[in-house]
Amino acid sequence: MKSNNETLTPVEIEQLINESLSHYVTDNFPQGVLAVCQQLTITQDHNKAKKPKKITINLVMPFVCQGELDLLAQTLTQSLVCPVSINVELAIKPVRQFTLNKTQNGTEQASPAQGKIANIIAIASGKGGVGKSTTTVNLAYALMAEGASVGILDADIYGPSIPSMLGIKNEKPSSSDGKLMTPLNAKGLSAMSIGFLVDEADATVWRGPMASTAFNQLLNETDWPELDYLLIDMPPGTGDIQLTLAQKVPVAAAVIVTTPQDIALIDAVKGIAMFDKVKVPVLGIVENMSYHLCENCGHKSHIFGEAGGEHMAQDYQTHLLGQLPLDIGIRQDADFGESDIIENSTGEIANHYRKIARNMSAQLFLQCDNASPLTATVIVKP
Ligand SMILES: Nc1ncnc2c1ncn2[C@@H]1O[C@H](COP(=O)(O)OP(=O)(O)OP(=O)(O)O)[C@@H](O)[C@H]1O
Repeated sequence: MKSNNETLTPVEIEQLINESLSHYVTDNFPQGVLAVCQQLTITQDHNKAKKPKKITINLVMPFVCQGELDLLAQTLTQSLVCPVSINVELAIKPVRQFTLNKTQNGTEQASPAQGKIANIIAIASGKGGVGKSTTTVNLAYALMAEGASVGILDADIYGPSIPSMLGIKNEKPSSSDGKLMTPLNAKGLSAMSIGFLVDEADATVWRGPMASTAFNQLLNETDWPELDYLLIDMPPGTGDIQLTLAQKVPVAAAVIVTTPQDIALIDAVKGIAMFDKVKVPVLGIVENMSYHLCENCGHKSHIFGEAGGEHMAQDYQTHLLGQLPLDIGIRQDADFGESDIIENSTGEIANHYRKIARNMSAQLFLQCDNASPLTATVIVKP
């Protein structure tokens, strides 16, 4: 195949693009892009000399991947010597079908949440304080930056920190019909928290049944908009409360956040076992505070140990979805109710979170969707 657009015909360009998409093999595209793409459209703009001056590739995809395919577009731009852009349109489907809720009089009724939320993902940790809430917030914004519609449900009854991390600590949800609560909007993210409804001090002494009743209310009595993903910030630990929540809520899959420290890893293993018990697939592990880069000399130090998450992922046949640095910016953003991903969606920290969000979304599709991998319907526009 020729590689310079001066000598390539439009048909040859289409051929080259198709080959590149089908041969592009990565962890998230184990059989190439075309194996999972639901629709492909290639549009070529030509100048008067019939040479391409711009090529646009539109793809309909079942998981978030814009950031990864932007890099492929750069490679194509170089090989075709013409600006190539790839636009991803998302068609995210539920990976799991759920039975309907039983009402008090025994009739079955679909909850509002079930109709509107495609996939619920539980973000859990065995040990407290490993950065689960911080990671949940940033992954929610990262999924949004990749084009998905996202909600966040804070079920951490021991310390509902999501309202303050989103900068909406003193706000309260309203209701337009007196029945359903309207979730709060935090820079485009739909948010609901147990912290909006009860005092922090009251919730910490709750036992399983009370926590799960409140939790069900939060999920089902919230007027969620149409969402591709709802991330649930689970309470830390692997006791009865966590087990009940994992069973009560129609969770599609779970992600475990841990630090590389032995003590956190031991508890993270308990988290995997807990989700196994209730038959919720674990998509993988996020290793938080993996390393610290010295701001002065750039030296990388592994404060909490090295490669613990990687070994754990190997031992328990799951994926290491990504590693995040111990970073002052992450801590400051969490404290001030901001996120680097909104302010600077191409910054280094934002890119870490976006990559993990893409891995999580792809693993949900690849591991849990019966339709994986899909065959592409190719429509080529001249
Ligand atoms: N990668 C990171 N770099 C720097 N600070 C971080 C990072 N991740 C989290 N933190 C900070 O660590 C502290 C604990 O984080 P967070 O509240 O998210 O933990 P958690 O696991 O949700 O805790 P718990 O569930 O016990 O309430 C916070 O002060 C947060 O800002």
